[in-house]
Amino acid sequence: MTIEHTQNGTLAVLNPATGETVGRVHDHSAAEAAALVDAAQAGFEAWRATTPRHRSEVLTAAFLGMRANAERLRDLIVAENGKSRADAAAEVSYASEFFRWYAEEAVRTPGGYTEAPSGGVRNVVTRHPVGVAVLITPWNFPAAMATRKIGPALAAGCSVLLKPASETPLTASAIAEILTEAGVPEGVVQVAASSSASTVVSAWLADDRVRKLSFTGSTGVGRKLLAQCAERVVNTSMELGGNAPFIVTAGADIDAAVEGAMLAKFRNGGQACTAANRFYVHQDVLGEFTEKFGARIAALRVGDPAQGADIGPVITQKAAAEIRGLVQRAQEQGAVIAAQALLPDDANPAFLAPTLLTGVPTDAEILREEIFGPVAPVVAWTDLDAMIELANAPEVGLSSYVYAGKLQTAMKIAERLEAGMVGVNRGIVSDPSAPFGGVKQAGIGREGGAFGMEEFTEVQYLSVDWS
Ligand SMILES: NC(=O)C1=CN([C@@H]2O[C@H](COP(=O)(O)OP(=O)(O)OC[C@H]3O[C@@H](n4cnc5c(N)ncnc54)[C@H](OP(=O)(O)O)[C@@H]3O)[C@@H](O)[C@H]2O)C=CC1
Ligand SMILES: O=C(O)CCCC(=O)O
Repeated sequence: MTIEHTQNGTLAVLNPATGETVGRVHDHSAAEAAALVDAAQAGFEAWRATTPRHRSEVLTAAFLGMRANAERLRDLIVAENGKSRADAAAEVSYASEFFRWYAEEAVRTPGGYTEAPSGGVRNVVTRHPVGVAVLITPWNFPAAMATRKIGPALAAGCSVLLKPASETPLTASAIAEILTEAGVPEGVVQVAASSSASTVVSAWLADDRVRKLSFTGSTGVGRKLLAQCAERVVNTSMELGGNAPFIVTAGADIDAAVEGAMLAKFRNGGQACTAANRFYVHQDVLGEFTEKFGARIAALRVGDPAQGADIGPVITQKAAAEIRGLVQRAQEQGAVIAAQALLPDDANPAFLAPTLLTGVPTDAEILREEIFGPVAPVVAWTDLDAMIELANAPEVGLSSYVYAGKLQTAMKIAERLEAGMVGVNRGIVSDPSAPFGGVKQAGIGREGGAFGMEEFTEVQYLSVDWS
């Protein structure tokens, strides 16, 4: 996206709840971005030469630095993203845990030593840092998406060039400062915000010394970047769009399912790729589920998150208008607003009332699109196979959620879902120790857990003569 709020080489960062400017960052040109690769390459050579134990200790110091700065980071996220204070605090905790996890992984790089079947050769398998890595992060988790990439990259011995979303560059800069204080040398972590993402990223991807791209964002931009990376066969990790089904069976504990639905739908005001996007509820429990879910939705307090609201604005007025359009067209197709929270009188157009839609036809546009906002469309089901076919219909398969009375029933459904992650009787799947990622057009590769660090390494094997 090309941003209009630029001035004298700076980019204004706006608070979506108030419209106020909360800060300014340098607006990088292509030439400035290209010049950063020199420092990134020098940083890489110095950083890869450090011991795993040293990298682990620096990441531990960064984890402690994140903790020490937790309130400052929380307030920064609230100001530039507009999520609730509770969500922002949870994000800071989630984000810092990536540094702790990868401090622990840094000293556990896997390898192998095997005898070739012929007997005359030993295969020695080692892993090495991939090199200078470009990281592109979205605005919806400005801290966690940065640390989920920086943590494993640094643990592996890579240097990074981070392009944060233009809406939320302040949190990324604050994290870079914490890393510097923790002992990360110059050139190893560099952040470049820009009013033209493609200009900066193209300058980096054109440089032979850049060996890796790790991207989180929309599937459309992911596709373009994959095409660009094909030019030089750059190693890529892609975390793209989601369209998560949330399935409730007839035997489910409905109170637990409603609790999970609130988390899966309203964490971050629905602005998460993992957000429940479509609720498939068995006809036998539809009434109880919608009544209880509707009551919880109607009770949400919408307003300025800095004043303690549960739900803030969505990221921009444009995003809000698109979501309003989806709701309106769903109503034209027969959906009904079954419950809705109140909007404050002075709400700017970026605020949306959390809404429960029932009677949504199975072919409605709102079920095909990633809503990315506080709207919950519910579809009733009776036939399991038909419901699973609907659940698997989108071209993306990131997260899914299943609530069933018997764990075995839930797991049997989960195994049939085309999704990289399934919450089984849980409304959240995100965990720094677990592999986060999707199937089909939801992405390539995994972040988090041991998998996350592998993405920043290359395998080398030594074929050793043993005769
Ligand atoms: N899977 C996920 O986690 C996310 C999914 N989305 C989905 O995408 C929709 C649109 O959100 P949006 O923020 O526009 O997501 P984008 O995919 O456009 O942006 C994500 C990141 O990519 C950058 N970017 C955008 N275009 C390019 C490009 N051509 N080359 C290199 N980098 C680029 C952005 O920079 P800049 O901000 O400067 O444009 C940002 O840092 C959302 O409504 C949602 O449906 C959005 C965010 C996260
Ligand atoms: O929505 C996203 O951008 C992915 C992050 C969500 C999470 O880690 O829970």
